[in-house]
Amino acid sequence: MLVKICGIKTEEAAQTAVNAGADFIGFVFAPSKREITAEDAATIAQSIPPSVKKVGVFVNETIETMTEIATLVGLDFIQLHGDETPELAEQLPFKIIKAFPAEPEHFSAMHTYPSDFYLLDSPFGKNRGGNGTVFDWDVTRNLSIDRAKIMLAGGLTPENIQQARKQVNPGCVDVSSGVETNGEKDPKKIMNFIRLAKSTRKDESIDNIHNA
Ligand SMILES: O=C(O)c1ccccc1N[C@@H]1O[C@H](COP(=O)(O)O)[C@@H](O)[C@H]1O
Repeated sequence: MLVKICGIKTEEAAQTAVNAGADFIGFVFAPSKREITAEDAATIAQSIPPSVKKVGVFVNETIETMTEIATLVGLDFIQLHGDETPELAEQLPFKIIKAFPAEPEHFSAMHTYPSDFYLLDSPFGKNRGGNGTVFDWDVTRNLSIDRAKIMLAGGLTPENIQQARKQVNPGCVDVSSGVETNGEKDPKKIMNFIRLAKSTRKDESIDNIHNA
């Protein structure tokens, strides 16, 4: 199971995620309480090993701005979290993660969208993303996209990640709000989330995460 920790704003949080085994680190370059400047992200990015992929999250941004920021920060992936067209995605010289609202009427669009991962986010909440709201995971039951290319997001936490894995079986999970305390990334939650997301032990459960 691949894990993306999103909304990183400090080197400390990035290092906690990297040391705990994160596969992707996400920086938000869109209006959000987690928004970061390209310059600050570039500084943090220098401490991230090449094996951990750096993702820039954008909402309805221009190709020029995305390319400029991606080049400065050294991004590996661009996460399109707005209404970006397939034509726009095709023009970006980066790997793509396209977010879709997790509602069956949006599923057919995935089949013709050029993307390396198809991110399913909750359609609920007041912002375009990072709302910390869960959706009904059962809606993914009839989704006929390769599970390895599904990135599950939306209100994931150390408490619900194992049930989410079981119900959706995605290739990757993505979390932002669920590893925060009082609006800041919480090292213990990051470590627990990654451990539980990657665990293959049947006896590993929320009941023993506090003992780790
Ligand atoms: O994290 C944000 O603030 C954000 C802002 C704008 C677009 C996307 C954002 N984050 C992405 O939102 C989902 C769900 O996050 P959460 O775990 O429910 O808080 C996830 O894909 C983040 O990458």
